[in-house]
Order: sequence, then structure tokens, then C-alpha cells
Amino acid sequence: MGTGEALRRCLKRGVSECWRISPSQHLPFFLAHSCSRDLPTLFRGHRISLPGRLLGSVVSSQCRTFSSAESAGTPEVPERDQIIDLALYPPNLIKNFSIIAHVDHGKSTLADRLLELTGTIRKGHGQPQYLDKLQVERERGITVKAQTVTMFYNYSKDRRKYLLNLIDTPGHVDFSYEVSRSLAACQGVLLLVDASQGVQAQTVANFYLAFEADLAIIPVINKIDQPTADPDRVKEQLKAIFDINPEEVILTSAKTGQGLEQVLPTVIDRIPSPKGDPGRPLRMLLLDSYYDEYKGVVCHVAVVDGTLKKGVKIASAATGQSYEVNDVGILHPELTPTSHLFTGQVGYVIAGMRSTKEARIGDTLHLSRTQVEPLPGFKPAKHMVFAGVYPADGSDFDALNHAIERLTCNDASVSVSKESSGALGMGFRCGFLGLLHMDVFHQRLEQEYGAQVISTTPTVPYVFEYVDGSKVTVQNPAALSSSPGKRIVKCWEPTVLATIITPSEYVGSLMTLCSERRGEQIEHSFIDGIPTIPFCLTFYRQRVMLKYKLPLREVVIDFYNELKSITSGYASFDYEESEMQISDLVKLDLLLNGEPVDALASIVHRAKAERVGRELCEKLKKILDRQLFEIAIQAAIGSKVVARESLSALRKNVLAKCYGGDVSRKRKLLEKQKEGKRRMKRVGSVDIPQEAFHSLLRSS
Ligand SMILES: Nc1nc2c(ncn2[C@@H]2O[C@H](COP(=O)(O)OP(=O)(O)OP(=O)(O)O)[C@@H](O)[C@H]2O)c(=O)[nH]1
Repeated sequence: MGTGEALRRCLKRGVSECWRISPSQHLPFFLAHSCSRDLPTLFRGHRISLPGRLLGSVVSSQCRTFSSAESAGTPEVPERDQIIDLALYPPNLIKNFSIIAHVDHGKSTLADRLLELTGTIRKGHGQPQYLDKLQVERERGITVKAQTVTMFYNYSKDRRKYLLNLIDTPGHVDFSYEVSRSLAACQGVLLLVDASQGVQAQTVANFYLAFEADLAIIPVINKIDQPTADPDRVKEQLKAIFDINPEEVILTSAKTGQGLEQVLPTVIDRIPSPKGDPGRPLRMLLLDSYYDEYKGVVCHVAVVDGTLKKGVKIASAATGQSYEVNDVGILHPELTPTSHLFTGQVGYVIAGMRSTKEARIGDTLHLSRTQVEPLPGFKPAKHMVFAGVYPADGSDFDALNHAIERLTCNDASVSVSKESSGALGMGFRCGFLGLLHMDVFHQRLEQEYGAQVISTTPTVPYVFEYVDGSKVTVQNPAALSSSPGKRIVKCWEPTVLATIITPSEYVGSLMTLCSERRGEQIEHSFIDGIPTIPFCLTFYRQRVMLKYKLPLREVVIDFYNELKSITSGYASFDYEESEMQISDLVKLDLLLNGEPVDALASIVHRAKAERVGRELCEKLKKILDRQLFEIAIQAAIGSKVVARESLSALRKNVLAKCYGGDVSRKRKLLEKQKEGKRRMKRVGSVDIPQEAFHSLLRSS
């Protein structure tokens, strides 16, 4: 019995039997080692990939290809017994490409089909969107993290075998940073468009990302199997907006497999090979990194020049630190050691880094004894939204601290600093790329680390200038102070350039929405051609592209949901960062019986302060429990109260025991109660239950 088969049986039967099955002296060692851990956790959702030093080369080569599908329900990867020799793939036989598209246009499904077509994963593995590995990605049906995979493809035209690196990217606007990073490792893209939805806002944004990076763009119209598919119309849109020749467009259905046979040949024909120089000293671009409990920090890299070999010492251009390369390989589709990576190839490196903070995304890695010119790298991620994250139970601060530390190791685009709030205790101020990113972060904290958190209302980074000329960037409204000596004289707020694509009948309501949100129109254009037969005009739904400059705050708070509800889900929306603009901003405090509640403070435009204040007071009134004294809920700008609600006191029936009796005695009791309440109101501090915070902050 082979060692792989032995392992397979071990998993099925439980660890105790492994000692009897294994013919290898290494295997019992590994199993004894793994017995101390929870076996299902060890193998959950992954093919087994075991450190060679534990198992020896025979076992590890088997284990790499062995799937835990039977034990954990993940798809099977074909067994590969041969070590892959990457030296057979010089740059002219390599193609690096990405799939980019609007949300849900079928990127991950197309990636699945290409993986099957090239035999990288087994056909009919029963698990759609193989590359969406995170639980949150599977539950929400979205891609959050870009995933790289290496495939091998025999091209019948020139009878040569090519190495193809495919990067599946997220579609949502919050994760466009992932897309731009992925594009740095590519020479071309498949621009996917849904045959019935046509060009959408993220199609436009992603096209320009690829266009500006000077990549070859292969247009693909997907989902042609749908009854509402209209590929000719989508071709017209592609021509009108991007000047794409309709004859270059590939028509596919990632669901039925129709047209897929054209995709990889077109990739090979149209996408240039990477341009690096194998003769020059090693230079690698660090694309991404994550922390694996058993392997340590795994870096995804693109080798630009030279060769990387297991065992060499590499150094980081950013920090100057050097590391010995313990393992190197490709993602095929899981980590597959190859001992070398050559010019133009994309793969992984494990080099004894202790934390992902040492693996700076965009850094250049090179041989430690050679000097090289660093690669351009990436712009650092820009945090658009900030929010406080507090443990739901104040005593869980340390556990939350640990969970956040671990999660940020695998999501370096979140910024974290400690803060404290009078109402919520000790917590963190986190910066996110957008609201969906924030939501995904919370969900991962809960699902992967069991942390229960309360998050404050998201805010955007404002800049304030004081009378003494000093400027501060405010990420936490509660931290903004304005005293006579520190009077605020000017403020700026971030803006975005938003692109909305919508059927024409919704344009009016969308323009109203944008002007309510303080937007300024930049462009209004039609993206469909007019039908030549006038009769058809009645039935023809023109699509319009609107461009608006909008304050980021207005976009962050519920804009997307409103846009979707106004247009019955037909409009799509994307934005990119624009400049800071001068604005008339004020800090809105929320007071309970005169005491400000710091976690509920916000920064708003002066014209909206009263309305926002009123809404907050009303919400709080509904959420708070009544107490034995009256509670005044006020919204105030400085000392000026702009909205007020009162929560009446619970009335204890002091007359209950006073059967019959004299009326003057009853009056006396009521007077006494009134006096007591007055005293309570003066001294009483209002208790806000954590759930109230939760519902208030969630709904605001
Ligand atoms: N009818 C039909 N449905 C498809 C086709 N391709 C994908 N789908 C479906 O479209 C939905 C979205 O597909 P995904 O592959 O997750 O789309 P995506 O672009 O990766 O989505 P994000 O990662 O969230 O941006 C899924 O329900 C797929 O089954 C196709 O060719 N035809």
C-alpha cells in the first residue's frame, strides 16, 4: 500500500489505526505529532500539505497531491506523482493573466472551467468557485481575495506546452486594490462582461485599471446561455465605451462550457510573455502574503529577473533583512514545491519570516549579497472608512486583541490602533477600504476567531485646521476638540468620483439622490447605440452612464442600498478616490441627561446636522429602556442643542397599597415620589445596554 493511500485510510478511520497501516517510519512520527492537535481542524478545507522535514520526501510528494475531500468535503485535485520541472518553461512559454469583471459576471466560474480544462482540478468536483476559499467568500458568493493558480496547457497550434498563471480577482469596488495589485503580475487580462447585464460600473473601472497598466485586454462576453443574453448589444457597448473591435470578442458560457475552447488559445496568441531577463540577478515582486499556522509566512511572488532557488538567502529591499528560502513552488492549485522559480513565473516562497509585517506587499526581494534596483511596487492601500471595534463584553479585550492581530496578518489592508471610549471601554480604531471590507472583517472576526464585537458608526477621515495654523486628520469624531484657544477655522472632507450605469428611466431619481447627497454632476452619456428601426425605440431601454463627484461620507452611509432600491437593482455603481474638498463640517454630540456619549458622536455637514440629530434622538428613544427617572436625549453642536427627545420615567405605583384612604395622603405620596425622581434625574447616570449600541450603530 502506498503512503498516500495509508494516509487516506488514516483520515477515514481515525488516528489510532494509523500506526498499524503505515509502512513508512516517517508516517507514525507525523501522526503522533498530529494526534496532539485536533485532526479535523488540521485538515479542514485543505488538501494536506505537510512539512517535508517531518515526512521525508516520499511522503511529502504524495501528500501534496492527496485530497482531504472525503474527510472535509473539498474538491479533489488530480494526483501528480512527478516533480514539476519549471526549467522547461522559459519566459516565451509563460503567460500571466487576470480575470477582471463587474461583480457576479462569472470570473470565479470561468476560472473553475479553465482549471478543469487544463486538468488542474478534477472535472465535476462538485464545489463551485474553487478559488473562493474563505468561508465568508462562500457564504456571500463574492471574491474577497485575489487567488493565483498555475496551469499547464498543451497548445495544439504550435504543439508546445505553456505555463499559464491565472489570477482570479474580486469584483467589488472595495477590493479594487486587490485587482490593481494582481495586475502588476500580469501582461494581460480577460475582461468579462455578462451577456444580459452588459457593461457595468466595475467593468469600466477595471478596464481602465488594465488599460493604464498597458496590458493586453481580451474581451469575453459570458453567460450567453441565459435566455435574456444579448451579446450583439454588449458588443456595441464595448465598442462605444472602450473602442473594442467586435470581432475580437469571445462569446462563452462558463456554466455550459460553450465557447471555452477559444479562451486559452486566445490568451496564448494575444497576451505577451513576461519580459524579464533570466541572466540578471534575482528580483521578485512581493504580491501578497499570509500566515499559515504550520508553515509560517507564505509570500506570493512574481519573479521579474533571474532565478530563485530553495536554500538561497534572499533580502527585502524595504527592510534590508535577509532570510533563508526554506521552500519555493507554485500554486497548482495548492502549494506545490518545485525547488526553483524562474524568470516570469509566479509562485510562493517560504523564507522564515516571523510575521506578515516583515512581508511588505509591493516590496522587492533579491539575493542577499547582490544590489538591485527596487521594482516600482504599489501605492499603499488607502483607508476610506474608519470605525471603532470594541469587544461586546468589556472583559474580552485581550481575546479581541489577539483575534485582530491574527486576522490582520492575513489582511494587511486593515489599519489598527488602540483607543478607549467612556461608553464602550477599551477597543480599537480600524481603517478599512470600504463598508463591505469592514463587514467582511467583522464576519471573519466572528467566524474564524469567535470574537463578538460592537462596531461604532463608520466615519471618513476629515482634515481640520485650527486657528493656530495646525492641521489634524480626524478618524474618530469623539477625538475632535474645539476650545476657544483651538478654534477650528477650516475643514476638508474626502470626495470620490462615482460612476453609475443605469437604464435611462431611472436617471431622474438617481439625479435627485445624488443632489440630496451633495453630488456634483461631471458627465451624462448614453452607452448604447440607438436602434435603426424607429418602432423599436419604444421597447428599447437605453443605458446611461452618469459621473458624479460626491463626498465620501454620503457614499459610505447607505448610498448603495438606496441606489439599488431606486433602480430595482438595475443600476451599478463604482467609485474612485478624488481630492479633499473644503466643507462646512460640525461635530454632532449626543447627550443623555446632559452627558455626551463619545461612541455616538459624529461629524456631519452643517446643513444636515439638525436632521441627522433628530433621527439619532428618535432612534435612541426607541432603543433605550425606560428608567425610574426621565431621560433627556439631545443632539448638540457645541453648546447649541439642535434636537431633543424625552424618554418618560417608569411610574411606580406608589398608591397601590393606599386602599381608599384620604386624598391628601395620596397627594403627599405623589409629591414625595416626584421629588425623589427629580433627585434621581440630577444624579442618575443612564445605563445604555450593549444591545442598544449594537442596534443603534448598526442602523445609523
Ligand atoms: N447562466 C449562467 N450563469 C453563470 C455563468 N457563469 C457564472 N454564472 C453564475 O453567476 C453567478 C456569479 O458567478 P461567479 O463566478 O461567482 O461571479 P464572480 O464574477 O466571480 O463574482 P465576484 O467574485 O463576487 O465578483 C453564479 O451563480 C454562477 O453560477 C454562465 O456562463 N451562465
